[in-house]
Amino acid sequence: MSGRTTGLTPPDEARPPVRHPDAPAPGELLGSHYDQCFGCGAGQPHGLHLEARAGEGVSVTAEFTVQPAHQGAPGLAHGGVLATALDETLGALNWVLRVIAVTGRLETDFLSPVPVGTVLHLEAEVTAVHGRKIYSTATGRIGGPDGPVAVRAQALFIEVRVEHFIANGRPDEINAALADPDQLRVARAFEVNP
Ligand SMILES: CCCCC/C=C\C/C=C\C/C=C\C/C=C/CCCC(=O)SCCNC(=O)CCNC(=O)[C@H](O)C(C)(C)COP(=O)(O)OP(=O)(O)OC[C@H]1O[C@@H](n2cnc3c(N)ncnc32)[C@H](O)[C@@H]1OP(=O)(O)O
Repeated sequence: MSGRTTGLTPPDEARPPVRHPDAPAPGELLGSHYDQCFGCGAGQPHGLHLEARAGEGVSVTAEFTVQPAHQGAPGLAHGGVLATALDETLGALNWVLRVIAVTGRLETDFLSPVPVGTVLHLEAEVTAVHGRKIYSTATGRIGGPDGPVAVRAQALFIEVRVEHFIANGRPDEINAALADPDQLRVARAFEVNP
């Protein structure tokens, strides 16, 4: 045992999240954080192409349409793809906090099957912050933004610096990202200096 807690419940000392003063306005489209991201990048033909918008407080909404390339069983979305949609929506909360954070833990409930062609209406919010630890929840509804919840998640994201990617990413992609002005603009939005 590493001694690391695996709990998704914030400790008593955790604080409520704070919306960054420069966070995009509620309703504003957040855009992709990386063109090659499987969750939100336009450059991934079979990716989710998930589009997220800032919400009120420290929340976001997003939509994702299940494509034939996302099947697990005939005509149904793969559970891992649905987990990815939840993960990506939770990751979009970074824009509202103006913090770069990666998924440390993601717990998912699959409540009903999601057919191909379905628009999944996602919502995520940060519930608490403790040091570098960001606690959050997400839901995915079908049949409309107020439809029944088909999937939901609880997550723990951990704040990292941009060096996390530079140190760990494959050099080819890291060097291409560092040479891309659009990517540098995204990094600058997080007030980091790659
Ligand atoms: C030039 C290129 C630039 C590119 C980037 C530019 C901009 C990007 C900007 C923003 C991005 C915007 C949106 C992002 C959208 C994302 C979508 C999806 C997100 C993902 O898909 S992202 C990929 C999957 N993700 C990973 O690839 C993480 C792999 N992992 C690690 O890299 C390490 O594991 C790390 C860094 C997580 C921690 O490592 P570490 O050494 O920094 O910190 P440490 O271990 O000390 O943990 C600190 C405290 O968190 C607790 N803690 C940690 N992990 C825990 C766990 N699992 N369960 C329970 N508690 C946990 C500890 O218990 C401790 O707690 P305490 O402080 O209380 O002791």
